[in-house]
Amino acid sequence: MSYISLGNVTFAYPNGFVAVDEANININKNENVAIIGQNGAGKTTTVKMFNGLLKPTKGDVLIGDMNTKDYTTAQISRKVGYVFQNPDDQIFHSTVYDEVVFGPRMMKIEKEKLTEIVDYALDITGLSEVSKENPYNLPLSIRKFVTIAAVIAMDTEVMIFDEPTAGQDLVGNKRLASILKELHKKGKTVITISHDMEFVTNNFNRIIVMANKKVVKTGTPKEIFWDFETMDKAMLKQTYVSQLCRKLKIGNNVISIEEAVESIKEIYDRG
Ligand SMILES: Nc1ncnc2c1ncn2[C@@H]1O[C@H](COP(=O)(O)OP(=O)(O)OP(=O)(O)O)[C@@H](O)[C@H]1O
Repeated sequence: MSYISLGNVTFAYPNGFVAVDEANININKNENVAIIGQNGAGKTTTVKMFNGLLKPTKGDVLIGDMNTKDYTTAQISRKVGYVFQNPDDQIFHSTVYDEVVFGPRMMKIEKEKLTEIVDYALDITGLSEVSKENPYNLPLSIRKFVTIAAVIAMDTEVMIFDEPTAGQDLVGNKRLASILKELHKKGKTVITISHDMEFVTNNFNRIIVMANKKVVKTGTPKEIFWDFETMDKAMLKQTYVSQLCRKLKIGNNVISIEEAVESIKEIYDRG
């Protein structure tokens, strides 16, 4: 049975605007899942329902045996950590260290374990050297890692990263990729929203596509990025390598450079 499930979930904001309409999502424990879709598709609204920041207007959101309707946001956030899209909505301490240690302190984690987990969170996010800095003296791309470290330090079973790739350079994306791998190894369930299709293709085996308030497809990168009906519906673009292979009519279903090279070699070898 899936660990996280949304069953026919609808969410309307207080002004009556329906942002998520009859969505169904199932995510297993220790899965590493990406959610993609155009601006306004309902991705952030959906993940905010995973950690109880928003409660469904209709339908149920289940995290393990917890129905989010029956628990406070504080209770759910001990299971599901959420990294905000904009780090400045989350950061409120004057040093990186204080920001990262705040969550585990609130959770009354004993001192030895607290030190260990905070050091670990600072280390994998590359922040150990800047732990005494004021986050607002650091660039936005690094502030994003501060908020990621703060959630990692809470050691929740589920972690949600809302657009961590936005504004990151290659180094930032590489770090994110290694954080995702590391969390997966530790048995965490991680859900990441991203607009970076290259990053999504390279780092996730399962992708949830949202379009116009609904989940329109769930599948592997190959199943998603070569399904033109879904891509059109969600107004998404294939990665450059897939676009090139499609235009050249070589290697249908190609999603990586390695596969593209293989397809081209085969054509050469055939003469
Ligand atoms: N507090 C709110 N009140 C009313 N409507 C809202 C509120 N917050 C978001 N919306 C609307 O709900 C819709 C879905 O927003 P949401 O942020 O979930 O989309 P998204 O897929 O995450 O988009 P993006 O990629 O731009 O972050 C949008 O049309 C947005 O304007």
